[in-house]
Amino acid sequence: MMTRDPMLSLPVIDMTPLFGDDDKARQQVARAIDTACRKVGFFYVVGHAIPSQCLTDLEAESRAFFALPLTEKMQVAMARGGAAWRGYFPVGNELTSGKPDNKEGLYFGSDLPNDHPRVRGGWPLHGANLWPSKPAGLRNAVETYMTATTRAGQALLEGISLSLGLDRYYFLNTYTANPTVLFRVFHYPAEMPESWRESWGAGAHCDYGLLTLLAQDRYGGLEVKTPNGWIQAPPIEGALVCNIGDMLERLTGGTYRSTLHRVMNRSGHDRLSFPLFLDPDFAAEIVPLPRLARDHIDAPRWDGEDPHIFSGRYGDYLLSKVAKVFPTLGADHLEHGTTVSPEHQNKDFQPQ
Ligand SMILES: O=C(O)CCC(=O)C(=O)O
Ligand SMILES: [Fe+2]
Repeated sequence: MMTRDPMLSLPVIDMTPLFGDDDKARQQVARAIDTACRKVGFFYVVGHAIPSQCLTDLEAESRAFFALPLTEKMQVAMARGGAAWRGYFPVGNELTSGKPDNKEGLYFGSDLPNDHPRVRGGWPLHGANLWPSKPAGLRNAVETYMTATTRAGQALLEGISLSLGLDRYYFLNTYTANPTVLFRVFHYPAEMPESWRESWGAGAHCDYGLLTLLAQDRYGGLEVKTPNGWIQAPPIEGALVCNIGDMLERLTGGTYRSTLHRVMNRSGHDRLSFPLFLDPDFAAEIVPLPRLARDHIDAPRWDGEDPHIFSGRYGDYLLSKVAKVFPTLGADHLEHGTTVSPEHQNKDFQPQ
């Protein structure tokens, strides 16, 4: 049952002070983040310093891409991106909990040249983005948006460090000096054949990493599971939706929640969304914060997994997840390359 009680809406946090030098204001933001992360693990942010033109351009270029005939979109099909995991997937190709999602999309990430040591070393999910030749402006729009949003995400992680009583640069110094950045552009069709009517645009899931920053167009459809039931996370002009991923839940012993969410586009319009995942370095070992480490094991969660008993590097966790989202690509590209060699581990890692 969807809960429509307006009292149960997500908080809106103005993160402007995270870019300034007023310590008191910064601590206030940190407290607001703390409350939101403990209660639901979802909140909106404004004051993120991403110019609105950035998003207007990204939306226009993305709409132009998805309006192309399928054969043109398939020029950058994910199969051509190999293990770098970049490019286009058509409606129904992405699975959540084994079921096809009613959406198509483009996958991007940190754009690494072929001579980058991790690319040369054959690391999965590392490599160059696949850029479609049309529309010509998509590349610039994606790159500009990714840069601005990663910066907003790093500022938010400073707020999250403070909210946990840690040094402001804790995450930067441990997990995100060289973050795993995944960026997706999703297109949820307006019309669907009868057989798709009951399908989710994105089935219920939790995100994998530290922090997700999501821009969405004006049509809505994102739903979040709160302790009081499912609520909608409708678009708010100029605001991003932020949520906590499994690794931040694990680091904080469950104090901060990685929360189930899902998408159903009931608007009658096709819908665009733009999630950016700001995640730990692929090679970073995820070590729970001692002060918050949990001393018990919960009942299995919705997917039968417990991120708290995962041990290893973030890349291993991510690969175990993406192999389920795209089983065919997973079988083709990931069967050998799922571990991170010791010489690439994050040497500077210092848990507190
Ligand atoms: O499209 C949306 O609104 C949410 C997408 C999402 O949850 C995800 O990509 O993890
Ligand atoms: Fe998600």
